[in-house]
Amino acid sequence: MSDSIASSTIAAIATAVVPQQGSVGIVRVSGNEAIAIAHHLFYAPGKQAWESHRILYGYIRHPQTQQLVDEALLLIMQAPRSYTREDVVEFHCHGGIMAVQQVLQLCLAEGAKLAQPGEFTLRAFLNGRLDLTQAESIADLVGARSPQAAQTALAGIQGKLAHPIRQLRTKCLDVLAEIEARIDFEEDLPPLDETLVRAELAQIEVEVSKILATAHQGELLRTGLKVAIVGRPNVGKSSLLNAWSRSDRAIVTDLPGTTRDVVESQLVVGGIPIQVLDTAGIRATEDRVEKMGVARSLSSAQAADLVLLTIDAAAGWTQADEEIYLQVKHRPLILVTNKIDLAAVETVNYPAEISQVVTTAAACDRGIDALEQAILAKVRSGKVDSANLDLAINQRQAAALIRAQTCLEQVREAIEQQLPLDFWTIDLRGAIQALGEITGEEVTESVLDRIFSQFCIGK
Ligand SMILES: Nc1nc2c(c(=O)[nH]1)N(C=O)[C@@H](CNc1ccc(C(=O)N[C@@H](CCC(=O)O)C(=O)O)cc1)CN2
Ligand SMILES: Nc1nc2c(ncn2[C@@H]2O[C@H](COP(=O)(O)OP(=O)(O)OP(=O)(O)O)[C@@H](O)[C@H]2O)c(=O)[nH]1
Ligand SMILES: [Mg+2]
Repeated sequence: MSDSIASSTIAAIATAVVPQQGSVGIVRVSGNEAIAIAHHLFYAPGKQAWESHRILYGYIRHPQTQQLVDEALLLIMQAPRSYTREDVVEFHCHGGIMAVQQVLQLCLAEGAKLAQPGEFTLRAFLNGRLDLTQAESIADLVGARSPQAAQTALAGIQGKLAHPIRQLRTKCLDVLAEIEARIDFEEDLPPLDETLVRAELAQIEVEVSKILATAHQGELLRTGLKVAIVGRPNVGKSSLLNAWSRSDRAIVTDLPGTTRDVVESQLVVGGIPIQVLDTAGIRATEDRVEKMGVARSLSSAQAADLVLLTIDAAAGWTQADEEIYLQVKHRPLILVTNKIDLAAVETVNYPAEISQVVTTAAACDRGIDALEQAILAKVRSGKVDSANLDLAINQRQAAALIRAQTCLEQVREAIEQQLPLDFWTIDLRGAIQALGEITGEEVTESVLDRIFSQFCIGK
């Protein structure tokens, strides 16, 4: 990926290309040829200055035939004052797909290469405009599914994770220098202050643990939860989805077997993005289509982070409920006793081992708050702390921090066992390496490829 950096100019559509058309679409070009390409394609009538950080008004024309492709705006950002720190131009075209696609084709015909996913941000990273945690936060912001997730991503873009990690790495480097000096020039220096080294390393370990503790929140904010509503037919699963999402997302009838396929809805509960899956009622059936739906219900239950096993309060705990329960009981589970308007709570029997039970009347919009509270209680250990959205590390960062932690523990052991100084420095270097991987100061090309290939094209 990176050997082409200096030489090539890249182009891509920076805005979404989706059926719901935006009113403006942007084609972004970055690299040495960007401004020359703009001169070939863009005609700015009158006396408009082709200066950096200016918007020009005009027309995009086919350079050979002069045929008009769009009426557009052009933004020029000269290196290094641009997102990539290279020359960047943006064609702000009409939305939809035709204008942007034709303009992109013209840029490619002018010699630009189609950008890989994340390649603009990769260049920003390689050119030192942002570090790896900031780049990851940009992808997080684009993919955020709750305001809280967006908030955390913005904090990351501003360096709220990069800063403490870099500080910790610097502290490790300082301690390493102290130790190495004793290895190299033992006789010229006062002896190593072992107590001080231990205290400094212990302090670093505490900080690493603190940051590591934000991983669960990061997981909740980024990935969210997948919640599957399962149960026998007609208990009110689809009604529950509709009441919860305040929509008519799923078809509801009094006929058992109404839902045939998995119906999805996206919600946010306490800052956590939740994907709710309403599934087909589970029962033995000869109907081929319904059978497939039932298979999908069961696999949704297995794939979900949380199962809402829904029963009909008026019917009580039936044999059919028991059979479904046996198939999902190994999953994190909440029992939803629906249609409570038709029965008294005390009359419903269910296995004593089910610890979380919520009563609802989906058809009358009752019990939804209680359901949300029960879900939050289930993930309470990592409930989104809305007062502290500045730091929430991702899995890659957590893995590197755990490596750093292990190395630091080994340094501590080496000191305790009075091993030679060389043994201390080996593991201290390991910790420094792991911290450097988080910010990207020490990172391999394959790690970069993995991170940036997860971006969308044009980012
Ligand atoms: N049209 C448009 N909107 C956009 C972007 C873009 O690239 N184009 N962005 C893209 O993601 C985001 C804004 N982020 C940006 C971040 C830095 C720079 C930039 O030029 N930074 C330079 C120079 C700053 C200056 O002039 O002082 C730098 O930091 O070196 C531009 C956009 C969101 N909106
Ligand atoms: N009284 C009462 N009726 C409800 C309640 N929730 C759902 N119903 C009714 O129960 C019937 C079945 O509701 P659905 O939501 O379609 O049930 P389902 O579990 O999705 O059924 P399948 O898709 O067939 O598995 C409908 O007539 C709903 O109006 C409730 O809380 N109280
Ligand atoms: Mg249904």
